[in-house]
Amino acid sequence: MHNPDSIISTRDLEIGFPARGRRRPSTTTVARHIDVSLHRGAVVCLLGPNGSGKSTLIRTLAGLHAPLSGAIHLSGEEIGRLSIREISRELSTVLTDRLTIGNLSVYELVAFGRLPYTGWFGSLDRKDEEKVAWAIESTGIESFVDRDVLHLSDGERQKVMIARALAQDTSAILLDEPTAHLDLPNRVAIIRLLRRLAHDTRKAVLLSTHELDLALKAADSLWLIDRQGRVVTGTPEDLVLDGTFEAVFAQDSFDFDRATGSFRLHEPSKGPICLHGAAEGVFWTRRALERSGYRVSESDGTALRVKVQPTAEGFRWDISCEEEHYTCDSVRDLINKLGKLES
Ligand SMILES: Nc1ncnc2c1ncn2[C@@H]1O[C@H](COP(=O)(O)OP(=O)(O)OP(=O)(O)O)[C@@H](O)[C@H]1O
Repeated sequence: MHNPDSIISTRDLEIGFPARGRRRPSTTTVARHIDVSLHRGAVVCLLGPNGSGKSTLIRTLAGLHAPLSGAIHLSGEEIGRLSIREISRELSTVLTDRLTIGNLSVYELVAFGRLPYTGWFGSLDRKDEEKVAWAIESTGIESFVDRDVLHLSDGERQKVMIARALAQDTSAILLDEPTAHLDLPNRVAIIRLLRRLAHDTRKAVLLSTHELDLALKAADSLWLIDRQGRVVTGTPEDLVLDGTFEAVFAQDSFDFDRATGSFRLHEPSKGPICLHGAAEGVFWTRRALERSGYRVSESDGTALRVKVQPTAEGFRWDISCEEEHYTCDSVRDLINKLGKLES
């Protein structure tokens, strides 16, 4: 039975590249046994290490790349039975391919999003123009709509391609690394926009990204592809708490800290230090201590303790080391003092 909330679903899907003569003498399987479902109103982030198959999966789900085996259904219909026009009314894509056509304005490119409704020779009616105007405004690209698409920065081009997909007004939007070239404010704006679209207009959004932190915060659900080509799905918090998230990205000397939801950059070689006190001050002090090589804990059984205390001017750091006590008035001062105590 087809679930009306499911826009794209797969059954025992195998993705990859078939054998092709002498250049590729045997079939390359990228991932197999994929059973996933993309639902209306949800933002799903597709994550996995480099080369794990994110782009291949997105292209396969979009009908741009043939599956090796298994089935893909788009709104209940087997995708292979649908025409390109039928697919493009249900599903829009933002891929990483570079633009090669010139002599085309940003406005014209965004208006291409209306092709599934107008055809190549049709003109935009009022509804089409409204959709294009809305897509341009939502992505904040009004200031360069007349520019040639070949004269855009990477970040501008990325927003234009997202605008084109929005103008297409489909039930599902699949985006391959849509935030790769965007600065932080633009990244946040695009993610907020995609979340708003999913939740207000019940669209389904699937985006691949390498920004694990952003995905953990923004996704209703994650699809994780590991190095062995297995796909695991779930809510971000469940996948973190049961260790799956960490296992997919684990590499030597690179581990995930469940307490902070981020990857540790630094190998601790000093400490431990018990850090406690005002939450905001503790958060930033912990970063500085870890960067300086300390193992930081919240448990009491350590000889060295640092308490972060709020003051009228900001914060103060009280160090207790066995019977001795010191006070520091900045993080830099604290790190210097700890260095002297260590030596
Ligand atoms: N045309 C091709 N023929 C054979 N193998 C390919 C082809 N294109 C990609 N691959 C391989 O398929 C695997 C998956 O590639 P894909 O680009 O889907 O990974 P990805 O997760 O998107 O990677 P990244 O995070 O680096 O962008 C890689 O090992 C890649 O080398």
